[in-house]
Amino acid sequence: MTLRLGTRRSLMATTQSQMVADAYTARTGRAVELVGVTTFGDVSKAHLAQLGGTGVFVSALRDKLMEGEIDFAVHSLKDLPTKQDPRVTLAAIPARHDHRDALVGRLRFADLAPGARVGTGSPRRVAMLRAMRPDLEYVPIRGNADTRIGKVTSGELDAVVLASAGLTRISRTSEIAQIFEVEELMPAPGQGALAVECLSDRDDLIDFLAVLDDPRTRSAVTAEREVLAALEAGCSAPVGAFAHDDGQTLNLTALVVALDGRRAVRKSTAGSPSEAVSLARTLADEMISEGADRLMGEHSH
Ligand SMILES: NCc1[nH]cc(CCC(=O)O)c1CC(=O)O
Repeated sequence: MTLRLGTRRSLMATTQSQMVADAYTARTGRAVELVGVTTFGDVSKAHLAQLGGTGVFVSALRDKLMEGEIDFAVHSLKDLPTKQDPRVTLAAIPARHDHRDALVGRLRFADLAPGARVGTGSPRRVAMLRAMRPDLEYVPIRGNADTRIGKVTSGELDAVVLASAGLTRISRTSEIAQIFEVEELMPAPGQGALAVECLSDRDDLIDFLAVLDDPRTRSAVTAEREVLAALEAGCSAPVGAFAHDDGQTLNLTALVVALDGRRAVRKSTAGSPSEAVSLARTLADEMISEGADRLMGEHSH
């Protein structure tokens, strides 16, 4: 029996879904077919923040799971709301690809002229980039990666910032001028990782999908997402987090920046990967006591 994998229709989404389908077939011998799903986030021209964040991409695929039209779905993990929907199970988190953000354009970030126009719709990226270069103009943009890159090609913008993993998936790495290290631009929690989801009552399937899981990626992104949840921040908050599990130790760093880029709270911790959730909660509590929640609240609308 062929399994049906639901995916958004963008090139990035279908590419990452096909990667998961191929990995699944290689490991289990079972055939997988992709089922394209059009989500409201893909058709609406409204600014994503006004739609309640990127959760709109996720809920359309979950609807198809509930309707029985697909057996499992692949999402970009960073698009998943931190509050888990009990009807679905995160059956696998495959090994993460590049977690970093990339600058697409002709010049490196430090070489951009004062007043240069940099496109990004993410408050996190704007706040952190503004901290480094308050002299640049940050222009809100949305649309798929292809549309965004097109604004650089056309000269409307001098650069755009996109996730490196996504650019790799759509084979656009040759247009990258610079990849930001975590110390410069803290990635979104879960960036570069994928989430494989199915209905919670599909015990038959959950056990099979588990072959795709990478435990070290799972502990890292669990910690990153728990920081976001404990800060009670949404996907549009200026919050970055990055964790790495080397198999013995989980290192976690999180950063909250005021939207004007002028103040920030950054904290790091380390511990056992099995303690990912409590490590992250403790770190978030410390950040709140240092004023992280006030930084997020300021200038947010
Ligand atoms: N918010 C949209 C989104 N969700 C996941 C990715 C990139 C791929 C990834 O992080 O896995 C992107 C585009 C971007 O931020 O450049």
